[in-house]
Amino acid sequence: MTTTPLLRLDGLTKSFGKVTVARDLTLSVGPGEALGIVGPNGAGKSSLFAMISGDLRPDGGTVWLDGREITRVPPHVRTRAGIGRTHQVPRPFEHLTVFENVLVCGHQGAALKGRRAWGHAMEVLDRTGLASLANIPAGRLTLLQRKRLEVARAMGTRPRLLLLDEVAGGLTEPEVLELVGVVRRLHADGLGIVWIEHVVHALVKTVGRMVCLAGGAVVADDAPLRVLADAKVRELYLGVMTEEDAS
Ligand SMILES: Nc1ncnc2c1ncn2[C@@H]1O[C@H](COP(=O)(O)OP(=O)(O)OP(=O)(O)O)[C@@H](O)[C@H]1O
Repeated sequence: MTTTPLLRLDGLTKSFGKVTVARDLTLSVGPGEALGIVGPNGAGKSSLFAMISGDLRPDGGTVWLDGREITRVPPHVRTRAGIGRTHQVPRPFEHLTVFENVLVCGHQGAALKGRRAWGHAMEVLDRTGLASLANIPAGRLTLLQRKRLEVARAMGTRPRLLLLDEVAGGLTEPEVLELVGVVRRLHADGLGIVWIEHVVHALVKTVGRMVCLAGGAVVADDAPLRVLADAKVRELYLGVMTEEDAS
């Protein structure tokens, strides 16, 4: 029996003038799967998220969620359908509290109201380790706390698919490990996760599968350690010359 993928991208193409960010890109994510995405700067990783979330329209190809085509569905409808995303640069409502930031996402992204909305926001703060900061204005948070809040705001919309865009960037090593703990717990609860990250060891600790993108195309798609050992990936992404190149 085949399972319908949670997310399926079929033959996506997208260019900005001469820059190609998606080149006949086909990729699936299973229900509850955790997929890591690596690739050099400019590979098209964030553009891919924008095409999944609906912020960027592909030139060609299709996007599917749970077997339903959503290529032309607007972003807010995709959010309600179960796609939650974070942004590289967290932009919370600075003057609202941590709790209020998550509450707003539940109202807007999941149509939650009244006590259900409050209860959900508190549960999300618990799951993301922010409960003790619930009444602090977001503008007073540290970088790690802001990154956690970015995850919490995405979780506030009650996603089935969580898109994480470089949430470990700029954190200290112990902070990265704390964040890995948060994401691992969310995944253990059954959430489908796609995580773009340059902090590769955070991905290795969290995901079961890794894709390397370059020039808008999939260069490797395998278990994380196999991808990182792939000669093409090492040359492209890690800047390590292959023995052949070096000779
Ligand atoms: N709206 C846009 N208009 C024009 N060019 C764009 C636009 N968005 C992205 N690009 C270009 O497309 C390329 C891919 O960008 P993208 O942000 O998707 O890459 P990335 O893999 O996420 O890179 P990074 O690891 O640096 O975040 C870059 O050269 C970028 O300048």
